[in-house]
Amino acid sequence: MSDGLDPALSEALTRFTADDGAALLVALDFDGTLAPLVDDPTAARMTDRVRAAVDRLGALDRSDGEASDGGASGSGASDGGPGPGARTRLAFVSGRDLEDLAARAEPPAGSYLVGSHGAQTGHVTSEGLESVPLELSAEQAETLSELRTALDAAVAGREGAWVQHKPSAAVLHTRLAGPDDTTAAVEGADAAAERLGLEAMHGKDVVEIAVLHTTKGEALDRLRAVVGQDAGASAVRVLYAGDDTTDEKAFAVLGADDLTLKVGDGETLAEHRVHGADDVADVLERLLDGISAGS
Ligand SMILES: O=P(O)(O)OC[C@H]1O[C@H](O[C@H]2O[C@H](CO)[C@@H](O)[C@H](O)[C@H]2O)[C@H](O)[C@@H](O)[C@@H]1O
Repeated sequence: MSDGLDPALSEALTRFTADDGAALLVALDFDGTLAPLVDDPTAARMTDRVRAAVDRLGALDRSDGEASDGGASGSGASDGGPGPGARTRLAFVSGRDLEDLAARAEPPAGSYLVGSHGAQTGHVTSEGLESVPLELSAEQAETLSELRTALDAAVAGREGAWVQHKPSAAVLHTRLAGPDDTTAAVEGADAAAERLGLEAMHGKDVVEIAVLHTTKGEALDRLRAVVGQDAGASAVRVLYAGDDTTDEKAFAVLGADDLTLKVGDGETLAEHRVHGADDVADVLERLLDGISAGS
């Protein structure tokens, strides 16, 4: 293959796009995977090449077997039915609050969304975002309030450290803080989590503490079932790409027929690795070629 990808990854993509009747779920983490990390989370955006590839995948979804993508959705399935393009679904799986994810990712119609590491789910239709409201019990709401107070105290006087508030979590951000302020703020966040009986998830310059226990892995398991039903397929193969510690929970639930892609450095359960967002664009473009070929 002369697509510039690692040969093992290229072969895995060929197997992944085999036209055998399985549905394909292309599930993508957002920050650090599609959008390079930046200091201000509201400024994160996909690179132009990632945007273009994502939009092409979204066009496959919308086409429902009638290729609106210059024929890229394919038509020659081995069973005589619609090709793999019609059975491909796109999902964004993020730690972000669902509305925030939708605003940043501008997902094409047909996309599935998972926010807050699985606590929120949504589906983008031609009418807009349909989502399941997130509800906290009175006890969870009280715990979240205490958590917010504790994290706000942990960053008080610590330059560059700040707290992001989400519907079921609070996140300590330290990207802009110096080493001493980072250490002190992280210790404060960890102590708050322990006192409240919550898990502190350590990501890239963040400590995220949620009052609902969910993981991207649990969300992917649910999404696989939803996509199988939606696409009318008994088997669903999942391609998952992610860069951070919470993405390991997604890699952990995937199997030999799925394709796992770690973006960047660090230990991982993923089988394949690329360096950054534009490498992810290469993978998505190669995926689209495979779907188009119906190989
Ligand atoms: O699951 P993800 O889509 O990767 O979201 C995880 C967290 O992403 C955001 O934080 C990260 O990206 C920021 C913008 O590039 C960066 O400033 C921060 O250091 C990164 O950790 C987001 O702000 C968090 O709420 C998400 O949980």
